[in-house]
Amino acid sequence: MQAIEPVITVDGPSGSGKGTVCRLLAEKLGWDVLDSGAIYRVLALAAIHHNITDSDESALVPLAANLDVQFLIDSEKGMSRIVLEGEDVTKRIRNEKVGGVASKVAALPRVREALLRRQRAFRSTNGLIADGRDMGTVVFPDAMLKIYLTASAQERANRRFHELKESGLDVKIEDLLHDIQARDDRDMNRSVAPLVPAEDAIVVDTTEMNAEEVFTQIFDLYTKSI
Ligand SMILES: Nc1ncnc2c1ncn2[C@@H]1O[C@H](COP(=O)(O)OP(=O)(O)OP(=O)(O)O)[C@@H](O)[C@H]1O
Ligand SMILES: Nc1ccn([C@H]2C[C@H](O)[C@@H](COP(=O)(O)O)O2)c(=O)n1
Repeated sequence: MQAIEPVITVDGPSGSGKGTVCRLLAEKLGWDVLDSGAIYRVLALAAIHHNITDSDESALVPLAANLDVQFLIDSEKGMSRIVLEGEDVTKRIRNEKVGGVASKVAALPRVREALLRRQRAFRSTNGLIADGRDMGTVVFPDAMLKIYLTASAQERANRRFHELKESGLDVKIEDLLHDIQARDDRDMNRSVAPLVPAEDAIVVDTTEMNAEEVFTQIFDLYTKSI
Protein backbone atom coordinates (compact mmCIF):
# COMPACT_ATOMS: atom_id res chain seq x y z
CA MET A 1 0.00 0.00 0.00
CA GLN A 2 1.25 3.53 -0.80
CA ALA A 3 2.41 5.79 2.06
CA ILE A 4 0.15 8.78 2.81
CA GLU A 5 2.99 11.14 1.90
CA PRO A 6 4.91 9.02 -0.63
CA VAL A 7 8.54 9.82 -1.40
CA ILE A 8 10.87 8.57 -4.13
CA THR A 9 14.52 9.40 -3.47
CA VAL A 10 17.08 9.88 -6.24
CA ASP A 11 20.67 10.22 -5.00
CA GLY A 12 23.94 10.20 -6.89
CA PRO A 13 27.00 12.17 -7.93
CA SER A 14 27.02 15.42 -9.91
CA GLY A 15 25.96 15.02 -13.54
CA SER A 16 24.50 11.52 -13.13
CA GLY A 17 21.16 12.91 -14.38
CA LYS A 18 19.22 13.18 -11.10
CA GLY A 19 17.63 16.56 -11.86
CA THR A 20 16.58 15.45 -15.34
CA VAL A 21 14.91 12.21 -14.25
CA CYS A 22 13.31 13.85 -11.18
CA ARG A 23 11.64 16.45 -13.43
CA LEU A 24 10.34 13.75 -15.78
CA LEU A 25 9.02 11.63 -12.89
CA ALA A 26 7.36 14.63 -11.24
CA GLU A 27 5.65 15.59 -14.52
CA LYS A 28 4.41 12.05 -15.06
CA LEU A 29 3.18 11.50 -11.49
CA GLY A 30 2.08 15.08 -10.70
CA TRP A 31 4.29 15.03 -7.60
CA ASP A 32 6.45 17.81 -6.08
CA VAL A 33 10.24 17.96 -6.40
CA LEU A 34 12.82 18.72 -3.72
CA ASP A 35 16.12 19.84 -5.27
CA SER A 36 18.15 19.58 -2.07
CA GLY A 37 21.37 20.53 -3.90
CA ALA A 38 19.78 23.93 -4.60
CA ILE A 39 19.40 24.49 -0.84
CA TYR A 40 23.14 23.85 -0.30
CA ARG A 41 23.92 26.05 -3.31
CA VAL A 42 21.77 28.90 -1.94
CA LEU A 43 23.59 28.63 1.40
CA ALA A 44 26.92 28.74 -0.46
CA LEU A 45 25.87 31.89 -2.33
CA ALA A 46 24.62 33.52 0.89
CA ALA A 47 27.99 32.73 2.53
CA ILE A 48 29.81 34.36 -0.42
CA HIS A 49 27.53 37.44 -0.17
CA HIS A 50 28.18 37.74 3.58
CA ASN A 51 31.95 37.09 3.30
CA ILE A 52 31.73 33.93 5.40
CA THR A 53 34.41 31.36 4.57
CA ASP A 54 33.34 27.84 3.62
CA SER A 55 34.94 26.30 6.75
CA ASP A 56 33.50 28.75 9.33
CA GLU A 57 30.92 26.39 10.82
CA SER A 58 29.93 28.68 13.71
CA ALA A 59 28.96 31.46 11.26
CA LEU A 60 27.41 29.09 8.69
CA VAL A 61 25.06 27.34 11.15
CA PRO A 62 22.95 30.44 12.00
CA LEU A 63 23.04 31.46 8.32
CA ALA A 64 21.66 28.01 7.37
CA ALA A 65 19.06 27.99 10.14
CA ASN A 66 17.71 31.43 9.17
CA LEU A 67 18.24 31.26 5.41
CA ASP A 68 15.85 33.77 3.80
CA VAL A 69 15.02 31.72 0.70
CA GLN A 70 11.85 31.06 -1.25
CA PHE A 71 11.24 28.33 -3.82
CA LEU A 72 8.53 29.72 -6.10
CA ILE A 73 6.65 27.98 -8.89
CA ASP A 74 5.62 30.08 -11.88
CA SER A 75 2.84 27.84 -13.16
CA GLU A 76 2.18 30.03 -16.22
CA LYS A 77 5.75 29.64 -17.47
CA GLY A 78 6.06 26.13 -16.00
CA MET A 79 9.29 27.21 -14.25
CA SER A 80 10.53 27.38 -10.71
CA ARG A 81 12.39 30.37 -9.28
CA ILE A 82 14.67 30.65 -6.29
CA VAL A 83 14.73 33.93 -4.38
CA LEU A 84 17.47 34.59 -1.79
CA GLU A 85 17.14 37.66 0.44
CA GLY A 86 14.76 39.20 -2.14
CA GLU A 87 17.02 38.53 -5.15
CA ASP A 88 16.30 36.01 -7.93
CA VAL A 89 19.30 33.64 -7.82
CA THR A 90 17.86 30.83 -9.97
CA LYS A 91 20.70 31.07 -12.51
CA ARG A 92 23.49 32.35 -10.25
CA ILE A 93 23.52 29.29 -7.99
CA ARG A 94 24.21 26.98 -10.97
CA ASN A 95 27.84 27.84 -11.69
CA GLU A 96 30.76 25.54 -10.85
CA LYS A 97 32.19 27.92 -8.21
CA VAL A 98 28.95 27.91 -6.21
CA GLY A 99 28.71 24.09 -6.63
CA GLY A 100 32.22 23.73 -5.19
CA VAL A 101 31.47 25.95 -2.18
CA ALA A 102 28.16 24.09 -1.67
CA SER A 103 30.06 20.80 -1.50
CA LYS A 104 32.44 22.29 1.12
CA VAL A 105 29.75 23.77 3.41
CA ALA A 106 27.77 20.52 3.04
CA ALA A 107 30.62 18.62 4.69
CA LEU A 108 30.02 20.44 8.01
CA PRO A 109 27.85 18.30 10.35
CA ARG A 110 26.05 21.17 12.14
CA VAL A 111 25.23 22.86 8.82
CA ARG A 112 23.58 19.65 7.60
CA GLU A 113 21.65 19.37 10.85
CA ALA A 114 20.42 22.99 10.47
CA LEU A 115 19.02 22.22 6.98
CA LEU A 116 17.36 18.90 7.80
CA ARG A 117 13.95 20.18 8.93
CA ARG A 118 13.69 22.54 5.93
CA GLN A 119 14.17 19.57 3.57
CA ARG A 120 11.72 17.28 5.39
CA ALA A 121 9.09 20.04 5.21
CA PHE A 122 8.83 19.46 1.44
CA ARG A 123 7.04 16.18 2.12
CA SER A 124 3.33 16.39 1.33
CA THR A 125 0.29 14.34 0.39
CA ASN A 126 0.97 15.27 -3.29
CA GLY A 127 3.97 12.94 -3.25
CA LEU A 128 7.61 14.01 -3.42
CA ILE A 129 10.57 13.20 -5.68
CA ALA A 130 13.67 14.05 -3.61
CA ASP A 131 16.95 14.75 -5.46
CA GLY A 132 20.26 14.86 -3.60
CA ARG A 133 23.10 12.99 -1.95
CA ASP A 134 21.55 11.71 1.31
CA MET A 135 17.82 11.63 0.50
CA GLY A 136 17.54 7.86 0.91
CA THR A 137 20.12 7.45 3.69
CA VAL A 138 19.26 10.36 6.04
CA VAL A 139 16.46 12.71 5.03
CA PHE A 140 13.74 10.22 3.96
CA PRO A 141 14.89 6.78 5.20
CA ASP A 142 11.30 5.47 4.88
CA ALA A 143 10.95 6.39 1.17
CA MET A 144 8.87 3.93 -0.88
CA LEU A 145 11.51 3.71 -3.62
CA LYS A 146 15.19 4.65 -3.45
CA ILE A 147 17.28 5.11 -6.59
CA TYR A 148 21.04 5.65 -6.71
CA LEU A 149 21.97 7.08 -10.13
CA THR A 150 25.54 6.93 -11.29
CA ALA A 151 27.67 7.25 -14.44
CA SER A 152 31.40 7.31 -15.14
CA ALA A 153 33.14 10.60 -14.25
CA GLN A 154 34.20 10.99 -17.90
CA GLU A 155 30.59 10.67 -19.13
CA ARG A 156 29.38 13.14 -16.49
CA ALA A 157 32.08 15.64 -17.53
CA ASN A 158 31.02 15.18 -21.20
CA ARG A 159 27.39 15.90 -20.29
CA ARG A 160 28.32 19.04 -18.36
CA PHE A 161 30.61 20.14 -21.22
CA HIS A 162 27.76 19.93 -23.78
CA GLU A 163 25.35 21.69 -21.42
CA LEU A 164 27.74 24.61 -20.79
CA LYS A 165 28.80 24.83 -24.46
CA GLU A 166 25.15 25.06 -25.48
CA SER A 167 24.63 27.94 -23.06
CA GLY A 168 27.55 29.77 -24.73
CA LEU A 169 30.26 29.19 -22.09
CA ASP A 170 33.84 28.46 -23.07
CA VAL A 171 34.93 25.54 -20.86
CA LYS A 172 37.60 22.86 -20.99
CA ILE A 173 36.52 19.27 -20.53
CA GLU A 174 39.69 18.49 -18.47
CA ASP A 175 38.75 21.26 -15.98
CA LEU A 176 35.20 19.92 -15.69
CA LEU A 177 36.49 16.38 -15.12
CA HIS A 178 38.87 17.65 -12.44
CA ASP A 179 36.04 19.58 -10.66
CA ILE A 180 33.71 16.56 -10.83
CA GLN A 181 36.35 14.24 -9.35
CA ALA A 182 37.16 16.71 -6.55
CA ARG A 183 33.44 17.09 -5.74
CA ASP A 184 32.90 13.30 -5.80
CA ASP A 185 35.81 12.84 -3.45
CA ARG A 186 34.47 15.44 -0.96
CA ASP A 187 30.84 14.30 -1.15
CA MET A 188 31.69 10.59 -0.84
CA ASN A 189 34.30 10.82 1.89
CA ARG A 190 32.89 13.36 4.37
CA SER A 191 32.30 12.24 7.95
CA VAL A 192 28.55 12.91 7.95
CA ALA A 193 25.91 11.77 5.43
CA PRO A 194 28.45 10.79 2.77
CA LEU A 195 27.20 10.05 -0.74
CA VAL A 196 26.64 6.27 -0.69
CA PRO A 197 23.71 4.17 -1.92
CA ALA A 198 21.21 3.41 0.84
CA GLU A 199 21.22 -0.31 1.72
CA ASP A 200 17.80 -0.66 0.10
CA ALA A 201 18.54 1.55 -2.94
CA ILE A 202 18.48 0.29 -6.53
CA VAL A 203 21.65 1.36 -8.36
CA VAL A 204 21.15 2.52 -11.96
CA ASP A 205 24.30 3.13 -14.04
CA THR A 206 23.33 5.66 -16.73
CA THR A 207 26.71 5.81 -18.53
CA GLU A 208 25.31 4.07 -21.61
CA MET A 209 21.70 5.29 -21.31
CA ASN A 210 19.94 8.37 -22.62
CA ALA A 211 17.61 10.38 -20.37
CA GLU A 212 14.46 8.79 -21.79
CA GLU A 213 15.79 5.28 -21.10
CA VAL A 214 16.66 6.25 -17.52
CA PHE A 215 13.17 7.65 -16.98
CA THR A 216 11.51 4.52 -18.43
CA GLN A 217 13.56 2.21 -16.20
CA ILE A 218 12.82 4.18 -13.02
CA PHE A 219 9.14 4.63 -13.81
CA ASP A 220 8.96 0.88 -14.35
CA LEU A 221 10.58 0.32 -10.92
CA TYR A 222 7.98 2.66 -9.41
CA THR A 223 5.01 0.85 -10.99
CA LYS A 224 6.38 -2.49 -9.74
CA SER A 225 6.75 -1.08 -6.21
CA ILE A 226 3.09 -0.07 -5.76
N1 LIG B 1 21.04 9.86 -19.37
C1 LIG B 1 21.57 10.97 -19.86
N2 LIG B 1 22.31 10.95 -20.97
C2 LIG B 1 22.89 12.07 -21.45
N3 LIG B 1 22.80 13.28 -20.88
C3 LIG B 1 22.05 13.37 -19.77
C4 LIG B 1 21.41 12.24 -19.19
N4 LIG B 1 20.77 12.64 -18.09
C5 LIG B 1 21.00 13.96 -17.97
N5 LIG B 1 21.76 14.41 -18.99
C6 LIG B 1 22.29 15.75 -19.19
O1 LIG B 1 23.44 15.83 -18.33
C7 LIG B 1 23.51 17.10 -17.68
C8 LIG B 1 23.48 16.89 -16.16
O2 LIG B 1 22.19 16.36 -15.82
P1 LIG B 1 21.47 16.73 -14.47
O3 LIG B 1 21.57 18.20 -14.23
O4 LIG B 1 20.13 16.11 -14.53
O5 LIG B 1 22.41 15.97 -13.43
P2 LIG B 1 22.43 16.04 -11.85
O6 LIG B 1 22.77 14.66 -11.38
O7 LIG B 1 21.15 16.62 -11.35
O8 LIG B 1 23.64 17.03 -11.56
P3 LIG B 1 23.91 17.94 -10.26
O9 LIG B 1 23.95 17.03 -9.09
O10 LIG B 1 25.25 18.56 -10.51
O11 LIG B 1 22.80 18.95 -10.17
C9 LIG B 1 22.34 17.91 -18.23
O12 LIG B 1 22.83 18.68 -19.32
C10 LIG B 1 21.36 16.86 -18.74
O13 LIG B 1 20.57 17.35 -19.82
N1 LIG C 1 21.35 16.23 -0.31
C1 LIG C 1 22.45 16.93 -0.68
C2 LIG C 1 22.45 17.73 -1.82
C3 LIG C 1 23.58 18.42 -2.15
N2 LIG C 1 24.67 18.34 -1.36
C4 LIG C 1 25.87 19.13 -1.62
C5 LIG C 1 26.96 18.34 -2.29
C6 LIG C 1 26.94 18.81 -3.72
O1 LIG C 1 28.23 18.76 -4.30
C7 LIG C 1 26.40 20.23 -3.61
C8 LIG C 1 25.62 20.74 -4.82
O2 LIG C 1 24.64 19.77 -5.18
P1 LIG C 1 24.03 19.68 -6.68
O3 LIG C 1 23.21 20.89 -6.91
O4 LIG C 1 25.18 19.62 -7.62
O5 LIG C 1 23.19 18.44 -6.67
O6 LIG C 1 25.55 20.23 -2.47
C9 LIG C 1 24.65 17.53 -0.25
O7 LIG C 1 25.66 17.42 0.46
N3 LIG C 1 23.53 16.85 0.07
